[in-house]
Amino acid sequence: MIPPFVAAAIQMSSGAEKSANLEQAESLIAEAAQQGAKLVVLPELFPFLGKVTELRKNAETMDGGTLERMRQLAIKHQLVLCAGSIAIEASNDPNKVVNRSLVFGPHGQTLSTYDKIHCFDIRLPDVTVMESEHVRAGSQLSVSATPLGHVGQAICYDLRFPEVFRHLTEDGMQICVLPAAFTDKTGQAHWEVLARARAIENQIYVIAANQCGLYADSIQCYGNSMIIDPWGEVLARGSSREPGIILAEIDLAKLRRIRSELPALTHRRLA
Ligand SMILES: NC(=O)CCC(=O)C(=O)O
Repeated sequence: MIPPFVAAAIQMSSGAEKSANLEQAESLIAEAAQQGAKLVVLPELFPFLGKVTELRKNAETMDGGTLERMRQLAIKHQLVLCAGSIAIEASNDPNKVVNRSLVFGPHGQTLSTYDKIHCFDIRLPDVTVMESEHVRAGSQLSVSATPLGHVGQAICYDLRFPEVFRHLTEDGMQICVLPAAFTDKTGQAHWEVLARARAIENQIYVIAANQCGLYADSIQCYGNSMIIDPWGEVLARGSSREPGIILAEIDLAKLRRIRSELPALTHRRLA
């Protein structure tokens, strides 16, 4: 039985300067740990958030500095740490990266690895992004048994694809960690309703850690990081523009109670 514990979503305003981003991440992780967090989630592309055309130039390798630094922070603060996502050089392709998220355990062990499977390719009147031209999409989902429960991974745009979350739930997910750099325009319209829907329909906790700054001189992120319970209640919420941490209690007994009182997951019919 896993007792209730505190989780934190870290909201950042990453830009193109890696050292400043890493300092911000490190100090917010320390603050979250000091406030009692045992599970901490960083946002999407937290070490480098710039033009997609520059992702490969700023990409890391699997034995690179940022991942090792995150592993050491998990050990130092005794955390389950979802290290947001990081652009990692794609193997066999000199032009592309994978948008990869790792979860470390309190002994520094790698518990889970996930490459974002849905690339953000959109043409809105004032936001055009073609992530797939520079990012190779992943093809595998991941749920891992951590000391704090079964953690499933998704990244940002994945939030729009309910089937991902349903698969993860079928694989045992209780808590979804969702690093994001959700845009301001789409966030105002869709962020909360999508994240709450995923929590409600799968009866899971969602820890959604978003970026909140302006990047690539043109894309404003929405902030409003959230921790949502399996009933769909927003337990904690970040501001629109300020980096910081939000904290909330994760109680897997509450999850089990909701699933038992309203057993919608067992009532599914495909015909
Ligand atoms: N980085 C992303 O995947 C952004 C997704 C987003 O903003 C959306 O509206 O979806």
